[in-house]
Amino acid sequence: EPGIHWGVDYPDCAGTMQSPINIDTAKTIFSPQLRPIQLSGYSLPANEKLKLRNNGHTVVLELPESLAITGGYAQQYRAVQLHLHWGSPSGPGSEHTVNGHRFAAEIHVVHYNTKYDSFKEAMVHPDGLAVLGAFLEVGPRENPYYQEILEHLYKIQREGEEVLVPGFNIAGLLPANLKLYFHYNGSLTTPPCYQTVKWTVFNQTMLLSHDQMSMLVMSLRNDDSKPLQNNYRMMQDLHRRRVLSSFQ
Ligand SMILES: NS(=O)(=O)c1c(F)c(F)c(SCCc2ccc(C(=O)O)cc2)c(F)c1NC1CCCCCCC1
Ligand SMILES: [Zn+2]
Repeated sequence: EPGIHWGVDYPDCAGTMQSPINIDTAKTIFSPQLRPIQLSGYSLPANEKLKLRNNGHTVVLELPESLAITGGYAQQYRAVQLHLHWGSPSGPGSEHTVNGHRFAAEIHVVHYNTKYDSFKEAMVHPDGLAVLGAFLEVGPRENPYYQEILEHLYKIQREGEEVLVPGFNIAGLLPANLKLYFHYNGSLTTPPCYQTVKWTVFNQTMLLSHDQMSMLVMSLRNDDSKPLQNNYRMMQDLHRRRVLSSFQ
């Protein structure tokens, strides 16, 4: 995992509200006031083209601001991009862990608070960002929603390469049940590590086929030679933070 000395150049990376964390379910606080997450505008027509980019650290799908979180957060957040974190053929690569268990991979859908004029303005304010996270594991069947992304990875094997992909229902990348989640205040998991993310990590895991997980883990390179793998940040201390859960 990268990032041991980020704190030198990016002071927030050495802060006390960093992500990712281990979620110890014995210490989470059941919070019945946490409402189901509600998404709007997530179903995109195929004629809306989205940019899919290998940025050398992950694969990023740029999202239109028409996608919004309209429930579960006190304020409205609009989408910026989504990206993935994964491991290697010899081990898992989710960023968050639950009771010390690391999942095969993790999706992050990044949003910004629309009370700010732009994403860049929002990302420096404590309530500026909302990231929806879900774990990915290997299951018995191909996942058609993840296939909308994975089938293009061979076109962007090299850092900096990008391709336009047809729109689809982005909500299909997240669990059907948006009621069961963990919630805590944390940060971006890459520099500048701004401590401005209200994290939602869903309890229900997304299932991909074995071949799909292999495509994710084997397709991308961070420069011509080295495979892009294990792009998860090391565990950060919880410090005085509490993790809330919407379920018992
Ligand atoms: N888990 S996370 O959300 O913190 C996160 C990561 F862990 C990430 F690793 C990344 S990718 C690393 C940052 C990066 C590098 C290159 C480019 C480019 O050439 O276009 C773009 C970005 C990454 F992009 C993100 N999300 C970004 C945070 C970086 C700065 C703002 C962009 C939106 C969210
Ligand atoms: Zn991420």
